[in-house]
Amino acid sequence: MTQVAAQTPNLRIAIAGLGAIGKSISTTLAKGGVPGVELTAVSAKNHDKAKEFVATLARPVKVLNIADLEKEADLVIECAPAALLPEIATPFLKAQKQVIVLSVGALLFHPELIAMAKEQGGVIHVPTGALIGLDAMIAAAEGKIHSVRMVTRKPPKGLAGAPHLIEHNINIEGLTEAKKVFEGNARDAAKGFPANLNVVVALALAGVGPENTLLEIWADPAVVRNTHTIVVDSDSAKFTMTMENIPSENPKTGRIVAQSVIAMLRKMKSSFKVGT
Ligand SMILES: NC(=O)C1=CN([C@@H]2O[C@H](COP(=O)(O)OP(=O)(O)OC[C@H]3O[C@@H](n4cnc5c(N)ncnc54)[C@H](O)[C@@H]3O)[C@@H](O)[C@H]2O)C=CC1
Ligand SMILES: O=C([O-])CC(=O)C(=O)O
Repeated sequence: MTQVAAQTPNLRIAIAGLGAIGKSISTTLAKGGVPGVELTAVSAKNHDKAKEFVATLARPVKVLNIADLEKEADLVIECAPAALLPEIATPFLKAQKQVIVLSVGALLFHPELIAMAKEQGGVIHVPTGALIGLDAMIAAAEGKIHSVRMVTRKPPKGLAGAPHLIEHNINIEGLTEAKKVFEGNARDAAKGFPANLNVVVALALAGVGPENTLLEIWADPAVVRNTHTIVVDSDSAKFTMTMENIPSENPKTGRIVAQSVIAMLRKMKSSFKVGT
């Protein structure tokens, strides 16, 4: 059921990063896809290419440097390479505004952003993104969680170039059967796979934290979708969830990620909210 828009002033949105996620969200917002939400500005690495893209949108928006986005918006959606998170989020948090973070792994290495939001009155939102069940995780976290385990299977091209593979000399080209390329906790996964495993960090932040959220990653030539299975045991419920994500134009990123952000914005503006 569609959530109902509340009568409040328009929420002005800036988007930082025009890749698979940023372009998809921009297209939906520019055509008025979320009532009460207005796209005002975008930032991109290549401004000429960004202007060409913006010309295809239903409504014109400004193409600006990251530092100039804050003047134009109440909320910035970070959908850029992880290293840019502090540069994108800081001006908005200092101005007591809001940030939606997609490069969730980077939050583990920049706890000062979470402290800044708390001290200065801004808000950081982590959408469910390419994952499933964050509502159940945060509800279970109100009680005692005994264990959280996740197994991720991606087609090899969805993992290619990850620092962990390069550092450990792990070759995933030409695989004929599934190969386990990582076993460890969410913090180490965020370091070793900064562009591939934001989801396990979101799961960790919703539940038992990055040290206690355990993960296996498999490069699997037999899968065409990014597949995440999560097994949780807690004093309120035991649950097992599997998500099979269809990749977007970026093979590392599921199509559902942009839709998750749109759903989050719709919920923010709604007078009828479903889900935790
Ligand atoms: N939370 C989640 O569930 C998920 C998060 N992600 C993360 O979201 C982020 C974006 O993902 P995608 O759109 O798939 O990546 P992408 O690689 O398709 O897009 C990133 C864009 O940022 C641009 N960029 C680079 N330097 C820039 C700069 N200085 N200023 C502005 N833009 C710049 C790049 O040119 C590129 O167009 C990544 O960090 C990715 O790991 C991806 C999938 C799921
Ligand atoms: O799309 C996915 O399956 C997950 C992903 O890339 C990420 O967590 O960064």
